[in-house]
Amino acid sequence: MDKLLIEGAARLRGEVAISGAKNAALPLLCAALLTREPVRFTNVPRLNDIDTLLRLLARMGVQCEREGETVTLDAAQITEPVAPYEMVKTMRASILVLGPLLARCGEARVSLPGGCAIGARPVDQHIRGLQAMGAQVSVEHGYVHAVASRLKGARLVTEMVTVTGTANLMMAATMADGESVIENAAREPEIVDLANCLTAMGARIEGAGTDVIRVRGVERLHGATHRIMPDRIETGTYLCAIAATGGEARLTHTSATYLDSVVDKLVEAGCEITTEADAIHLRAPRRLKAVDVRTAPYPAFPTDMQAQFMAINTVAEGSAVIRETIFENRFMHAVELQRLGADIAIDGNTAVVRGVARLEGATVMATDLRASASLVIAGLVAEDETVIERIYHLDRGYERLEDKLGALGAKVRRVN
Ligand SMILES: CC(=O)N[C@H]1[C@@H](OP(=O)(O)OP(=O)(O)OC[C@H]2O[C@@H](n3ccc(=O)[nH]c3=O)[C@H](O)[C@@H]2O)O[C@H](CO)[C@@H](O)[C@@H]1O
Ligand SMILES: C=C(OP(=O)(O)O)C(=O)O
Repeated sequence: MDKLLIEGAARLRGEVAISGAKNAALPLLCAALLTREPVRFTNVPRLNDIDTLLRLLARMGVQCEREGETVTLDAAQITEPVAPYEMVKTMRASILVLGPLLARCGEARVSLPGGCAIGARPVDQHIRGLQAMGAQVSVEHGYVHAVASRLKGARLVTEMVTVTGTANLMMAATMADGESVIENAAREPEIVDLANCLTAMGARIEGAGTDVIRVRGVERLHGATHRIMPDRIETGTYLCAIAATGGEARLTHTSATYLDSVVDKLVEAGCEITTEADAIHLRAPRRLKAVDVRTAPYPAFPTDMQAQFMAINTVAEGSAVIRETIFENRFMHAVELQRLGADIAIDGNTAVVRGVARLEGATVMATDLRASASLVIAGLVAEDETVIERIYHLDRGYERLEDKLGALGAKVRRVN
């Protein structure tokens, strides 16, 4: 199994390009199931999660062609509207095929994603929404089995803000009979990206980016070309890495537009940030100031940046309180950060981080995607060598991490 070796204490400097967003690309690729015509995506990141989803789509009969950062999907024929457990268990985003398959084929069998390291990942709101649209849904042997000859437009009110739920229901509603109104909809930029692509495919959607999305069903959707938005979480992760090392660098092919809450926190921590239309420049102070963080749905502070901020707080001046409100078990990085010398006390969904003067390299274990990112940041700051095990988590969500960090002057090596 691959490991990452990080020689710490180098200030990051230079320029690095940000990739397309994993959390936008995954629902977008599923949207190609909605039409018989080819859909072309550009700026698709090279990530294990994308490969997993392409394998899943290919298994259903979708023709997938990849050339560099462009992926063309042709779902003219869907031979088997099934997502098996072996594939879904490695990636909860597979549940995003449920809405499109049901809308297009009138039937879908998709394995339940089950729990994962960061907490339970229930899909009851997806199921309730599809039932409200007239689908017969049963859960048997760990699979969601949904049937509907044609979905009917309906009022869909989710009990909490769910990003994947909003994406699934929005896709299902595009070809329903009549209008659907999704209330308490997720406002995440990735939902807006999905709505833009669906609109280019002929869907009639209003309100994406607000908490009420209206979808008027059409008979059929057609092909389109869509450029995937930049990855705001990869952007935020590199900003944290540069900040923690007291560095100065520029991130290109990205934008601060969707990162207000993260940029505000980095400024509060003492960083100077300047933004251009498609680039962000950060200059860090010698030592960051501790900053409190509370995760919540967009536009508040993202749960996917919580671990990285815990890492930067470990070496900041002062104490920070970190509250995680989305997932019940998303503090697993804390014990690994403690192995590097961090001072962190956890009580339920709250972590208190007291900044220490220095971290020391050690062997640590990555437990989930963003936890891994926090260990990389801490490893870059720590004295001597840090070894990060189980980095397959990182490969799910960070394209060419060692190369990109290397371009910023970090000494990072992958070994098996
Ligand atoms: C609102 C939010 O910040 N969502 C995050 C969540 O999206 P993801 O789409 O995975 O999760 P959801 O947004 O659907 O879930 C948000 C919350 O609602 C609960 N829930 C969801 C659906 C459902 O049917 N029943 C139910 O109880 C979940 O357990 C969770 O506590 O994880 C992603 C990966 O880390 C992040 O990119 C998203 O920012
Ligand atoms: C946990 C994440 O991904 P997923 O929802 O695909 O598990 C993430 O993007 O931080």
